[in-house]
Amino acid sequence: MTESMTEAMIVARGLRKSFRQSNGATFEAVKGIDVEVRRGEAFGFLGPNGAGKSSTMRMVAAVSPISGGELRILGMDPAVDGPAIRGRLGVCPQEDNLDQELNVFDNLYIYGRYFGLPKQVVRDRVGELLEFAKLTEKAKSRVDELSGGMKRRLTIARSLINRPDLLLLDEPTTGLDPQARHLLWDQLFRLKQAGVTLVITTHYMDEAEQLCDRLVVMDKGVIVAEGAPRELINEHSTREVAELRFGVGEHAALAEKLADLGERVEVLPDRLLVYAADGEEVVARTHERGLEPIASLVRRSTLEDVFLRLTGRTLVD
Ligand SMILES: Nc1ncnc2c1ncn2[C@@H]1O[C@H](COP(=O)(O)OP(=O)(O)OP(=O)(O)O)[C@@H](O)[C@H]1O
Repeated sequence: MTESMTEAMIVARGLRKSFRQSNGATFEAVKGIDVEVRRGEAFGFLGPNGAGKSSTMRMVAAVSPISGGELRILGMDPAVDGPAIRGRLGVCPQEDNLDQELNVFDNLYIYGRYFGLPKQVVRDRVGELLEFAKLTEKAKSRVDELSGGMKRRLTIARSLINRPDLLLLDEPTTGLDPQARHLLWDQLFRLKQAGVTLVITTHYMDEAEQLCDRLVVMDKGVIVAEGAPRELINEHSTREVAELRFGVGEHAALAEKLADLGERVEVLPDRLLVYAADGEEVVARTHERGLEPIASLVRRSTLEDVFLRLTGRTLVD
């Protein structure tokens, strides 16, 4: 085993996951990925539905056996040390699995007692975690009285009861409104500052850009890009993008007429994306050519553009 395999929080080499389908065929959801997550970083798995993010996360949580390759979590082998790994991780699953019948305080308290912690220690931690999750006022509320954002914050608080060094979050903000997402991001930032290593799956590129120090972009079970969000954008895209909306069905033909205005042009069903250093200039020159878009918008490149470049598809279809 190399030194990095013991020091890193997670090391995967050629990691695979396959499932036996009902027709007897084997489906490979994760097709041999290499990943290394370092202590203290926020690491992202970005990709559309079905990319293999959750399958990877379940292997990393030591709840789903690997089908091939190598995996070390906190320096341990999940096939041998599953219980020890699970005891040191925090896991926030995609679906909230809080106990609806219990109040907020008891959801945390009972979970803490599962870890075998003494009553007073658990009580103190629950108090701290309620404060941290901004739920102190809701301690006596039943879970089914909470908003979606509050439930997510409670789920994260619960995953911290054993003071994990490594926290796994599977699509933490899916289904939340913008305000609830920002509150949750704030919670995750504070954890990061406290030194907790975060591993996050998401199909929201803004979330990946905001939260992740480094990420892999996954598609159909493979990694198509890896790096810091800004590095990936600089490497695979231009500084700006001009989005031009014309009439339905006109985009493919117009792409040819505008091809020389940028480094490249992408045709989407409802708009053209012209990649260039100066998006305003693209818009101005489009007008000079007598072409009048119904709407135009200039923005900075994002991870969505990286994904489109690498796969020819958008992240959220
Ligand atoms: N238990 C299973 N049995 C059979 N196929 C599965 C199983 N779990 C996942 N898959 C398939 O593996 C592929 C990857 O799924 P996975 O949930 O890992 O993707 P994902 O990137 O997390 O997507 P999502 O955002 O929808 O969770 C999908 O095509 C899915 O249908």
